[in-house]
Amino acid sequence: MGAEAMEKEGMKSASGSRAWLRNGIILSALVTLLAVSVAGTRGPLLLLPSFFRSSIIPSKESSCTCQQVQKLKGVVEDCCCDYETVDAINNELLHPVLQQLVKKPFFRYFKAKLWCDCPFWPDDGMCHMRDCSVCECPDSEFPEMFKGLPKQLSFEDPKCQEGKPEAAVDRTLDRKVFHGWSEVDNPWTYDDETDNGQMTYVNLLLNPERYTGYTGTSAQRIWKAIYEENCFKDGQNDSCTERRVFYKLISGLHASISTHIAVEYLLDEQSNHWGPNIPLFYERVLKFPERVQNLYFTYLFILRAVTKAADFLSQADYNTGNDIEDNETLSLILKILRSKTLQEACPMPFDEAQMWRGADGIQLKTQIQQHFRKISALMDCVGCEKCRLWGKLQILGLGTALKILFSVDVSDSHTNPLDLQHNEVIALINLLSRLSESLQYIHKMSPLVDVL
Ligand SMILES: Cc1cc2nc3c(=O)[nH]c(=O)nc-3n(C[C@H](O)[C@H](O)[C@H](O)COP(=O)(O)OP(=O)(O)OC[C@H]3O[C@@H](n4cnc5c(N)ncnc54)[C@H](O)[C@@H]3O)c2cc1C
Repeated sequence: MGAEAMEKEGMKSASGSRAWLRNGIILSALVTLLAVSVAGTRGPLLLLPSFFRSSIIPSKESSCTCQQVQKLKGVVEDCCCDYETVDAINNELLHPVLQQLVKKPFFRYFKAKLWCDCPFWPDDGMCHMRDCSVCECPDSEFPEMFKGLPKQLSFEDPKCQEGKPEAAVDRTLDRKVFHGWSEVDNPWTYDDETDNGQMTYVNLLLNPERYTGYTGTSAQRIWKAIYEENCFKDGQNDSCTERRVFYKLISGLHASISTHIAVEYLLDEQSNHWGPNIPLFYERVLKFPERVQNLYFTYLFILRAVTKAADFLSQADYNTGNDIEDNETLSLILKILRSKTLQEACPMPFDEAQMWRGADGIQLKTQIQQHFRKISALMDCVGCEKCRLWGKLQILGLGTALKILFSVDVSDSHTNPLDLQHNEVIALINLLSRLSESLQYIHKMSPLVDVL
């Protein structure tokens, strides 16, 4: 799909959004009335948080016939922790700590090759702006300490923006020192990113993961390639644990991406009004309990990787030249890794020892590794710059977790020590933070769907 077609798609969705908005305003008044009238009997729970005051909410007249969102109970399938415990540790510890952590200098810069260089369908119309993606900024824009590091790309030139402006990555950087981390290859990821001349550092805080208008055939083609060619057809119901786990990781990540799109949605293009789009959230995530379950699963899987890498992460070098911030970074990391509450409530979020035990274990692992590498390469085909950035980051985060859990024996630190790249640690922690925020949104939004 070309940029023009994508533009039309975007407009279509924005005018659909306006219809939702009209319905939403009427319903918002009703919901507020309902909330106020029942608050006396059911307590303040139904008083809507300010978060919802500016949102699209589903209406009875609309096509979204939302049903009660099921509350998940029991142990998260294929994991070792129950839903209630996950919610408790996320709300009380992980979400607040991760929110602070990802704002720290060490975690907010991610290195990526951002132009579209798809190895599978090079003629995809969405990737035609490759040349534009490598416009260089004047040297004077960057501090001396950056010299010798990957060249920075310009972001002001409008011809360098793919599709809609909200899809383009803001490349503004502030001071940061990068140094001294190893470049050990990850067998789970497609690594064509060794040529530093093609890489750029991006400040993630300036480029939040949210609605970008990227939709239609280009986006569908990627998800289709991921599920149909590289996941396993029985997915959720596969009797083979390894294949099921792999499917759930992808589906959980997809549910998280959809959550962030729905929660930060462009409600009105003309007035540049952003807010939650609850019907979209319901249609893409809440309506499918298995997607929500997979989100919990992926969260626990990543959490297990983080806790398993505790020795490495607690001794890693978080130095960016800002002592106060860097000390806080380490304290926040230790707050997670040394949390007694976490260790007692959920000592083993996922048990990796259950994997690859069958007679065909080694073969299966090679096969799944190849599929994951292909998914990782598919990120170069994502035809929207910001989506590509977050797609690459989160797939690298997942690949890092796979490496920690399945490619390194952390108990044998002499012959096979865990060694992570700077970028892998950033991706891992940012991914956990994205998933943790998605779980929070499930909680904030589900009651609102129930009320209607
Ligand atoms: C890597 C990547 C990153 C992206 N990032 C962004 C972004 O930051 N902002 C943005 O606006 N858009 C982003 N997109 C586009 C976005 O994900 C959707 O593709 C787009 O919004 C169109 O949505 P859709 O309704 O067609 O369903 P899609 O989300 O495209 O889903 C396609 C199909 O997959 C199946 N499916 C959906 N969710 C799940 C699940 N959780 N588990 C299993 N199967 C599922 C369904 O059958 C669905 O029809 C990204 C796309 C990709 C591939």
